[in-house]
Amino acid sequence: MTDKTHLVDAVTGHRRMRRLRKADWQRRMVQENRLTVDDLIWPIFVVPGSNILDPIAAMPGVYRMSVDKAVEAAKEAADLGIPALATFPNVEMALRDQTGSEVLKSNNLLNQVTAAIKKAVPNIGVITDVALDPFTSHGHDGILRDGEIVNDETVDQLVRAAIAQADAGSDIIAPSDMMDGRIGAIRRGLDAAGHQDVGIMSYATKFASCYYGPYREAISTSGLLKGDKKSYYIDPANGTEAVRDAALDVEEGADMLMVKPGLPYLDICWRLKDAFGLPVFAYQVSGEYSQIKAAAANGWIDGERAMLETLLCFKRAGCDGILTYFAPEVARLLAKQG
Ligand SMILES: NCC(=O)CCC(=O)O
Repeated sequence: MTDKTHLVDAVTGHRRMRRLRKADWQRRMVQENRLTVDDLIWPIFVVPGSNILDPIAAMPGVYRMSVDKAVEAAKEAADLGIPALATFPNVEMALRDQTGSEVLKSNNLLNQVTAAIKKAVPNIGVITDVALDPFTSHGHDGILRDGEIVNDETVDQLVRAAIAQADAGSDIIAPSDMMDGRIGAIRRGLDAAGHQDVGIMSYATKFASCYYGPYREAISTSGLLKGDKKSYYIDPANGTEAVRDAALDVEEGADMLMVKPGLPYLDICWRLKDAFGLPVFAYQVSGEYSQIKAAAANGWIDGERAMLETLLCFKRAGCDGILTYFAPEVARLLAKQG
């Protein structure tokens, strides 16, 4: 009885899982999920000026780009087959105020870059974030009054911002502010303004996470933010509350749902897909990106493999796509692999 194989066989009978793992050709035959370029949405950062590619220290390989450079990036993304970009502005400090009023301007930085990309590269989708944080002097996503983020007044402002974004050519509005009732209000506002075909990708479950740190550096809000966002983002401890929040967005007319951050919240991706069947996207946020880049730079992890594995795992968790700063890097790699 020294033959271990015999002992194992006696227990498992005819079931041997390793038969399906024995060779590359066999593994490829049974692979359940695949990452393709169609799964990628590339978030980009935009700054005023021209010919600017400003590296973001905490996000190696990611740049703040002027509008002309963002247009070049959009062309590259379209050539690589990336379906859509998500744009985030780093607004001049002098234009930020208590209510984020710059968000309403038809020619603000965000609307400028949308119009420029849609003109030069009409076949790439542009997703625009609706929230006040890049535009407020306090870094909160809503209007701050007497220490409170006031919900309904913020929603009115967001509806007008969404219409201005759609007027500029945005294909998909992505409200990331977590105010109550904003999806329904934005849907009604867009429809009334003749933008029935502009979709809504709701940041349905945005958690009060530490992983947004590098993003706040990228859009220069980290030094401004007073307090935290726990009165409107979801507690990382709460899964059922997240599903209830997403249910409201579905009822109010969201076309697509997003989970943010990504990797620590794969259970939420799965629960939303299972509960609603709508397209679900994960946002692999800045801290997740930086974590992989930093470990790879130290030689502690294989960065390329970590990038591919994390993105594939979003697919396994039920996601239809991923917003990721890795998008151009992974698209180039996938193109090379054929
Ligand atoms: N509203 C967009 C974000 O908050 C992005 C967060 C990140 O990448 O950390």
